[in-house]
Amino acid sequence: MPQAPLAAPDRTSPAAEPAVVARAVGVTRRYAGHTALDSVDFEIREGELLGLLGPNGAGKSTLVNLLTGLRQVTSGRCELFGGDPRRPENRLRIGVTPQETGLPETLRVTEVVDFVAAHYPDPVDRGELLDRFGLTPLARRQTGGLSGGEKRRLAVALAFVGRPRLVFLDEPTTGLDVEARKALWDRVAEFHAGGGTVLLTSHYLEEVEALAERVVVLGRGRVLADDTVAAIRGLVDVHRVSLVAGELPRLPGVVSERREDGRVHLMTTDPDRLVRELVTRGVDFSGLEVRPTSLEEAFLTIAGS
Ligand SMILES: Nc1ncnc2c1ncn2[C@@H]1O[C@H](COP(=O)(O)OP(=O)(O)OP(=O)(O)O)[C@@H](O)[C@H]1O
Repeated sequence: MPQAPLAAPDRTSPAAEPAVVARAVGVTRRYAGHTALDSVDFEIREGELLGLLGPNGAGKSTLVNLLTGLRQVTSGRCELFGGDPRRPENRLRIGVTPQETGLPETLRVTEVVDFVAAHYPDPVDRGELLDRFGLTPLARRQTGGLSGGEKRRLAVALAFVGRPRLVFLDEPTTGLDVEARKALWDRVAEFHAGGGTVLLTSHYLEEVEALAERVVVLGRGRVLADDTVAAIRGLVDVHRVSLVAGELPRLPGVVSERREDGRVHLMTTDPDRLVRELVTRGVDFSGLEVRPTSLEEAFLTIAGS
């Protein structure tokens, strides 16, 4: 039997442009002289599933913490449902799974769900929530005895207890095995299909690709790209062509070139074309290696270019 949606979004004017539910305007956040976010403009529109992608230290959690009212901007402005993210009436409409969750160790899973549910006017039925997130067999267990993956699943489920309009999931699938990750993606997709809005942060393009429509890439505290998943895939689909060679001619499609330990490393979005060019132009090379870069390397390439 189909279950009722977890989300209860207000769509007051469906014909109009989707409303902006959360926004950062020229936001800078510094920590003791270190700039974690630098003049960031960012918005989440009603009903979208937005991926926030970036390497370690890019500023993703900082942005989530500012938009959910847990931290304050150094300069600029953050809004949640058009108001101050720190106001309880705005925070009641969101659900959050922070990157690190401290669950009270001696409470049972059911007690943690009840505790969180008590803060909301119309929480989801406990049994239904546990069922959806595959937590029913763990219901009587104390959270201190759960595995890392089980704790993570509970932490994500808690974001949905209050029937939020907007959920912030900060690296929700860290520590989950493939099956649990897929199951969680299905729950997030269901919430979105029911009209819910989602901001999902991740290191994994695969995860963002499976779920998101729009992707914002953060790097070193700045917005590097804001586009569709397909466009971002094109941007970060970078290969490393590495070889031993002398001076190289100008080659098409090379995003960056670096020499290290007698080898040249060329970053390119089209490695086949690059290798053909090397051969056609009669470049004398040896030790050719072509490999896909990690997302991390691709981000750093974009950030540096
Ligand atoms: N409370 C803090 N005190 C000092 N520096 C901080 C604090 N929180 C974050 N930072 C710094 O701000 C920068 C951005 O951190 P943030 O956690 O927002 O990045 P992130 O993109 O979420 O990274 P990750 O993917 O590793 O979680 C980092 O350089 C981090 O060290």
